[in-house]
Amino acid sequence: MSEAAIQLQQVTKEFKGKKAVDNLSFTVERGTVVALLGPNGAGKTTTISMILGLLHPTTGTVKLLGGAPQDRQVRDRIGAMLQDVSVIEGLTVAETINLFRSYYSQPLPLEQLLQISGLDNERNKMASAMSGGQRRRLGFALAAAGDPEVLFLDEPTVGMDVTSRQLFWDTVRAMAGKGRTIVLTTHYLEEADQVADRIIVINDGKLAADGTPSQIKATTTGRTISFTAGNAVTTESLRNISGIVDIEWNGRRVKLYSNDTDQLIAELVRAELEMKDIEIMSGGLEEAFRSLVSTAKV
Ligand SMILES: Nc1ncnc2c1ncn2[C@@H]1O[C@H](COP(=O)(O)OP(=O)(O)OP(=O)(O)O)[C@@H](O)[C@H]1O
Repeated sequence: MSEAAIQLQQVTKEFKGKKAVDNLSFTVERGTVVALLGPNGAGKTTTISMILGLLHPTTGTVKLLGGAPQDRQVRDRIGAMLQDVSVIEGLTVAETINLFRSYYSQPLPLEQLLQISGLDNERNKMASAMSGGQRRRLGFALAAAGDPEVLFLDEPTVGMDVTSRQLFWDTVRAMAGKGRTIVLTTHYLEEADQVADRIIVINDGKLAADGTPSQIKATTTGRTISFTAGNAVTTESLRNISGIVDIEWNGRRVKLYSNDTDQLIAELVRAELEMKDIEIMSGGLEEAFRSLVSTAKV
């Protein structure tokens, strides 16, 4: 089978005349880990819901494993962990996982699912009595139950502690190593940087950037200038200086995000701002992301 895992062609989704997703097109090849990044309300969940067939596009087409997302044969080959993991009252963790295993033609063994989700010790616990982080891990076990070819993870690590998070990403990478396609959304940019082969940045429902983490970092000149500011320096006074994408304060220390720090430093000096301990940093993913999202808004 050589078809792409996911194909979106000019997909738009409107809610009451407002575009949550606006003419989005991309293709995801099999065996890749793709991170969808974007600020709150960018359209990530709406996009995933359309790929899963839970929402219909207003216009455009979505293909999942070469077929329609609603197709039963396609559904048997996918798994999804959405933001709200609801549990069934009266069932233990193991019973819940077994119920989900029964929905699929070739489920993974229960023991393996308990192990990859780190829930071995909780197997006999009532699912409804679990903590937020444990629920998310159960959500992962349920998503993986059918040994899916494509796995969707919507902000999977929210509420997980550091150890769970590490186990989680190790498992995801191991699944990708076996040719599985993983699509995830996260607000933790460093996670996307470490885990994803490809990052798709969405902003205002539109594609803002698409590439490997290093490409994303390289395609933007996003950099920062930090300094300890004199008392006369305020957000308002900085707003008068051109070339600042974003401003972040930490006490009297200010960090300015810019697409051209050479130009900006000249502007800052020209404005005769009181600055001490000036530092210029080259862009990481966080800076790249801010700069992309900010550019796209203009
Ligand atoms: N069922 C709905 N009815 C009306 N508007 C909706 C609906 N679902 C989403 N929206 C709107 O569509 C836009 C995109 O929302 P979406 O949940 O896809 O964003 P997101 O990128 O997943 O955000 P977050 O990071 O906060 O989860 C938002 O403006 C949201 O308010």
